[in-house]
Amino acid sequence: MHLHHRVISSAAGQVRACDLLSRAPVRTYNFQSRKRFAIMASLVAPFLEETVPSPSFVAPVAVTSVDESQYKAQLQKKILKLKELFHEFNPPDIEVFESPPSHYRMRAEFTIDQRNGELQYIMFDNSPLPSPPPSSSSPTLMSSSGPRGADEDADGGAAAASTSAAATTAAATRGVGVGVAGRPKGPRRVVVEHFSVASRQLNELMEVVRRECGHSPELRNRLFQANFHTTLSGDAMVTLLYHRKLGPEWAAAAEHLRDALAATPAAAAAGRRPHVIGRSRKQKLELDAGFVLERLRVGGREYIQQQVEGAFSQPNAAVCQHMLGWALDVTRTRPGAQRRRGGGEGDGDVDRNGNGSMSLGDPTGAAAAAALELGGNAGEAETPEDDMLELYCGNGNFTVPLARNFRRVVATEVSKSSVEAARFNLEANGVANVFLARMASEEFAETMRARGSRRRLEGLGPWEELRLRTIFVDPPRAGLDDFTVGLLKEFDHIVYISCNPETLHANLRAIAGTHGIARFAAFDQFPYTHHLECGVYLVRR
Ligand SMILES: C[S@@+](CC[C@H](N)C(=O)[O-])C[C@H]1O[C@@H](n2cnc3c(N)ncnc32)[C@H](O)[C@@H]1O
Repeated sequence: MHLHHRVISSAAGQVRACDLLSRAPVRTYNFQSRKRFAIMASLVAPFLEETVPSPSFVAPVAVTSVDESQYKAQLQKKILKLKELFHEFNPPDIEVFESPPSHYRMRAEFTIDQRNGELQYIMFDNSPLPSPPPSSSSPTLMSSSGPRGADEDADGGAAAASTSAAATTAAATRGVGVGVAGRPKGPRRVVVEHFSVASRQLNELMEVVRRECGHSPELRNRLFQANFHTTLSGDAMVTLLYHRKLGPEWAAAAEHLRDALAATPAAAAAGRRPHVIGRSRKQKLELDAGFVLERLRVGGREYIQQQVEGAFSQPNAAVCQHMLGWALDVTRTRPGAQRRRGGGEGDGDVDRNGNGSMSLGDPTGAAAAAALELGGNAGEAETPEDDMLELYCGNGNFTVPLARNFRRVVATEVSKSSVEAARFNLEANGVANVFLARMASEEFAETMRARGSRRRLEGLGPWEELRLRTIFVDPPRAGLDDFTVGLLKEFDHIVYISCNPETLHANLRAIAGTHGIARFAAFDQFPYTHHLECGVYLVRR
């Protein structure tokens, strides 16, 4: 693998790499042998967690300012498209979960440009430029952010955001001017001054970093990237990346920066000092910590979640809470699961006031109402009798809340830092019925199907004693490999969370003969883009 290549995803027998600087996908490495791939997937995991924030943030992101009045109409179009794509499976009405129309992204990464003597935040946009509308004189950018990869949706119309260059961003293209007919050869550079899709706290931190780094030669010297990570809890971290070795002088300057960040309104209100992390080649300096603590409200309970710098975490916290509530509901109300009504603790499953799921017209509203009826106030299963297998568990985002619906959960994840965070999160939330293994899902699937053993599965106990009737998967954009799809068919209940409807569709085709869709949800994690997160609950026919 080339030095400038960084791994962005590993799934389905493939390891994909992107160029570190442009972040554009550059190469796919294919593995014929599952064993070789499993080894490779484990080997690349450190790169995955150390150098790449998450598959969904690798793509250039350029939704830099948005027209909120377009939000609902754009989402409607995405939903229609989704319905068309999945029509052949005869799914029930789609339950739609909206995002807040602005300030929804908790994380962002910017290339730093210092060429003009002042510090500028840059994003890159690879999406094709639309032809300018015949009557329009103002330049527009067609933006497409989120987890875009080689399989990017080709339709440039439906859900793309129209980004006004005259608003809070200035845009510059390589080769061609913005809004000029024709296609640029490389990604467009977009200067970001205010980032309205990112959380308010993130915008506050951006301001301070720009100001403080601008004033401090030590902080500015060979700085090439700044990553911001915020939370609903008010905890935050900023990572500064350099093309030079960092020493004690940098740490002292970063302490000053940290004090300034602590004085921003959101951090001060939460009483938290944002963490500052300095990175350069083979070097990582952490002021205090390399993670944030998020607080998520799901099913009437609050969960603490450690999110580690550089490892995967869901980018849209409000929508993430909807995803967790939905998954909690489908696993609680699955046939055979025992539950009591009126437990009085579920106020978080479906958001009734605002960002929730019932405002997009009757079909989606009816489904959401049904979801409410099923899960809104229901308590958890009284005595869960069966077990769940979860693949791609990340930091335990789903594992922690869902564990209460099962006797036992077996969870696997390949990234070392995510597994460590998951262990922390299980303990911090008092969850004791989860067996967690650091393994590539392909390796686990192979071992399970052979009822084999592995050192990393020590403590799991005999396979015969497990009552694994539900499988939960949340793979990267590449979807599931054939072997894992085969494994899915062994389960009575399947919950499949996907950030790529295309690979989800392909995987569902392979199991449509044995399983039917009982619930289908769309979570708008990536507003103003073509991308939609989906949740599908399937039961054996
Ligand atoms: C879309 S994320 C979902 C994580 C988690 N479910 C969540 O909600 O935060 C996909 C996860 O799959 C992991 N992953 C990628 N390739 C993998 C593989 N071959 N085997 C196991 N895990 C893998 C990534 O490290 C990442 O944590």
